[in-house]
Amino acid sequence: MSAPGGHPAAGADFVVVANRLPVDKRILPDGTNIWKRAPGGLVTALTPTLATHSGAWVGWSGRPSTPGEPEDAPDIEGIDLHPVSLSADEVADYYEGFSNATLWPLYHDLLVKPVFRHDWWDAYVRVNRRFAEKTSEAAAEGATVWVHDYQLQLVPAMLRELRPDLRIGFFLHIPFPPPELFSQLPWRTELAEGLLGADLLGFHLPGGAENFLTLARRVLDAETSRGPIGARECFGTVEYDGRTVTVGSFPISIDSANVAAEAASAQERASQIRAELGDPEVLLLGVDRLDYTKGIDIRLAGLERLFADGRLDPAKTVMVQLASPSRERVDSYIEIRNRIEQMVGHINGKYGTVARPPVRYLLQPVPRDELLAYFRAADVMLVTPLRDGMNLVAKEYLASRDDLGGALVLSEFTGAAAELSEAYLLNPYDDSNVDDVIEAAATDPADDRRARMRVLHDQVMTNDVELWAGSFLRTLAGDA
Ligand SMILES: O=P(O)(O)OC[C@H]1O[C@H](O[C@H]2O[C@H](CO)[C@@H](O)[C@H](O)[C@H]2O)[C@H](O)[C@@H](O)[C@@H]1O
Ligand SMILES: Nc1ccn([C@@H]2O[C@H](COP(=O)(O)OP(=O)(O)O)[C@@H](O)[C@H]2O)c(=O)n1
Repeated sequence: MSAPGGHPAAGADFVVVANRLPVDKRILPDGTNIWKRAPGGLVTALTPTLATHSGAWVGWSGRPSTPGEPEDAPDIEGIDLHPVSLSADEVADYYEGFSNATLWPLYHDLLVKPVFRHDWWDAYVRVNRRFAEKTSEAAAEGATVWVHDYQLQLVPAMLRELRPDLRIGFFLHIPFPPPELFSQLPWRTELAEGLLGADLLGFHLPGGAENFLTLARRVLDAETSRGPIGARECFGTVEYDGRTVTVGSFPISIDSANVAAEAASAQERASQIRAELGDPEVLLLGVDRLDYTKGIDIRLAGLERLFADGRLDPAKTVMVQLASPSRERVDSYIEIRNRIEQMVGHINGKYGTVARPPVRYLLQPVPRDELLAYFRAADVMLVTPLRDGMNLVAKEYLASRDDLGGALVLSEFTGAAAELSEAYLLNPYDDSNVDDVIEAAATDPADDRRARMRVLHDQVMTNDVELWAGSFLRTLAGDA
């Protein structure tokens, strides 16, 4: 049903648009579908807002659709879900191709060479248009729409064209690169214009926001503010197409109180994990999607050098690496998986015994409560990305440690490092620094480690995901 302006009379007044729905679609052996709420910060952060408004979420189920089969549209906890279908070819060209083999490496410091293909770009445009159309159908007159991430950078302008009545925010979850890198894109103008369809553009760090302002000046010849940007304050502006777009920094976080409570109740399992691992003197932990940005190879190489130099004893040290499979058909992901598995085999072959390999590696999803038990068990959490937009694992680890035990090793090249200066910060590009910092985190006096953890734990408990979502939405509403 349409209102007089042609917009849905009964649409939602708050719509989240993200590549993925906040649920996973599972197909049971008998062929029936079930939807399970996906754990994750975004849905947790936005659930209260979605529930108090008439909230909707537009996204992809995570599986290619079968031709001719309509997408079912489940409703979880009062959120109206609007699935966007992607064919198998669109998954290959829009998701694995343009999103994850072009944009992802380009925005992550060219850690691998981005692939520029016109057929991928065409699929990206087509799928972005589908998301914009679905959102236009879901949103009530004057609704607030929050679009997320690099997969959907054309949606703000496409949506504005369809629905100029909407208030549109966009948040980028990965780094926004310097204009020198962004300008390699054959479609740089279209992407910059796509983003400027929003009323508010949010980045994790002030540096990302400032990169965007420089780009808007250079590529679009737009007039922009020049002053510094601060986290949740001192916003910038771009004048474009007769409108003013606000640009700001909003560092994302986690549902800290919930993580802390769940982790505290996993203490018994944490002790059991240590016993199962042979009660090591030092338990090192890595938890990541298996991605070349995460620096899993960096920490393994550091561990091997520390064993080789006699600075850590392989008989008394265990490293657990929990990796979740990710983007498994993209070449660069196949390569990093092979490299990591070869390194794990090499370290265990050289420094282990049959009964006691020093590295325990899983490539499979781990249930949430088990993950929190590992956080609670670990002496040292290794977060060593070569580049990362934020890194929520670091924050989850800190929230889990209300016992003030453990230590966080954190790459300077994560967004999280900007806020967490008491962590054991390392430069993943400097081998000797990697070794020194991991060793210090493992062997510093307990009082020093505890003092750092007290500051870090408090930081994460105070700056939680509610602060992130609230500050973004207040700024979007013009109430900041
Ligand atoms: O959806 P996938 O392709 O399986 O990838 C998972 C998500 O990865 C990226 O996460 C980013 O967002 C985090 C939260 O802001 C941030 O901490 C992290 O640094 C980023 O890498 C991606 O941006 C998401 O869109 C993906 O869903
Ligand atoms: N094996 C793993 C690895 C990560 N995760 C979760 O996936 C999320 C990763 O977020 P992140 O911000 O650190 O990094 P991205 O994977 O979003 O780039 C965290 O919430 C982790 O707890 C998991 O559940 N199991």
